[in-house]
Amino acid sequence: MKTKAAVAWKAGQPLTIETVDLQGPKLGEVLVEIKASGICHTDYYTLSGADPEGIFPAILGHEGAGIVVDVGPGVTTLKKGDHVIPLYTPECRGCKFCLSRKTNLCQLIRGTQGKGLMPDATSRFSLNGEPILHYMGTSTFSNFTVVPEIALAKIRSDAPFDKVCYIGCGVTTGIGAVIFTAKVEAGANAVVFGLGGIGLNVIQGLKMVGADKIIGVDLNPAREKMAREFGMTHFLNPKDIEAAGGNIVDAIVQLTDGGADYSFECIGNTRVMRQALECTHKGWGRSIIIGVAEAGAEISTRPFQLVTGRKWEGSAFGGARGRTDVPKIVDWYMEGKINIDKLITHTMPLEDINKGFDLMKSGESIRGVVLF
Ligand SMILES: NC(=O)c1ccc[n+]([C@@H]2O[C@H](COP(=O)([O-])OP(=O)(O)OC[C@H]3O[C@@H](n4cnc5c(N)ncnc54)[C@H](O)[C@@H]3O)[C@@H](O)[C@H]2O)c1
Ligand SMILES: N[C@@H](CCC(=O)N[C@@H](CSCO)C(=O)NCC(=O)O)C(=O)O
Ligand SMILES: [Zn+2]
Ligand SMILES: [Zn+2]
Repeated sequence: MKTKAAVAWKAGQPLTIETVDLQGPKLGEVLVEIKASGICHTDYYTLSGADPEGIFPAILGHEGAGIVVDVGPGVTTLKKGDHVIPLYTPECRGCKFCLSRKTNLCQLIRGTQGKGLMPDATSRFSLNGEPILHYMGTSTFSNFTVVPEIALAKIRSDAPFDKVCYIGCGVTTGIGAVIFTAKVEAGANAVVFGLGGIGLNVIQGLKMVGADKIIGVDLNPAREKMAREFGMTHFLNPKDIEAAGGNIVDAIVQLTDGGADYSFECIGNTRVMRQALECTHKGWGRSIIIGVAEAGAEISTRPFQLVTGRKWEGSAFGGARGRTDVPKIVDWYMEGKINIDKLITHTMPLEDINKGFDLMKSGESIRGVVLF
């Protein structure tokens, strides 16, 4: 079949809208009509050329929602008409990682996924006979896409695609980092570095679990208003603190009587990652890295920071097991327990997707969503 898709031909170049060829689903695969897809900072990171796994030409996008239109042989858990969210972190429930119960990082198809290929090591997308690569196993910047069955969460059919697509990455990553990875307890003090599409969801997760001080840090003063609406209790702008001769770590340590219980880095900046670790409390502080840093970047701190009880950790897709947890998060949205609508500041047709990237880069949008 043919499908309309935004193709990333080369790093650093705008996407172009093409009518590409899409082969039907093979063994264990599902054809999905994508109805909406958010634009995440990670799509930009890969497009920029900073991703060591970034390969081109590819169809980016990993924050979608849509409807099953066909299933390949061997598919047993999904049928035509089911509403689904594609998962860049699948859940096979049979690999060593899934069975460990210690991680959400299912590895059954990670090798081929990282090479832009389906599990049989081929691509379903092509143009003029030349293959175009998949991205994160999802390629949601295509109106139709083929996804492995284990990488699809079945969701309720009354959930609006244009909102719940965001659960495919940002919402789950932010809220999940609080409840699944850090398991923050009521009354804890926490700091969130970066109040964008991920950080604001960390804030809403912290509010949900009853955190005490919820400190937000961002260079963009325009982020304060929205963050307060989502539960932030204190806002710190490093520019203002430095202009007054101070530093952000000391400011947080003072505000929290010795350091935060938890911190979350939602930027992808290794200098900030160090600050996020060092502003946590001696003896028990835990710092969770969510931001994705460019190829070759390294983190550093004095080992003494760890010897004295701070823990440096990371979180991918919020530690969520997609097929199990994503349908529950959709329920939370439908029951009014979490707010997604306010964070989706812009929507656009696929033809305007490059404008969506520009809005994110300039800090104007929190989440832009492409509507098909
Ligand atoms: N680990 C995961 O599973 C996962 C999932 C999704 C996104 N991410 C990563 O999370 C990061 C954030 O994604 P996003 O979509 O929220 O991005 P975003 O662009 O919406 O938000 C980033 C925010 O950080 C702020 N910022 C930038 N530099 C700063 C600095 N030095 N100090 C303070 N604030 C600063 C910006 O003003 C912006 O508000 C990215 O690196 C993305 O790739 C990781
Ligand atoms: N290819 C990148 C990895 C980027 C990365 O860490 N991705 C996150 C999801 S970001 C979603 O917006 C993730 O899930 N990581 C776990 C994994 O990729 O297996 C690089 O190599 O830097
Ligand atoms: Zn993402
Ligand atoms: Zn698995």
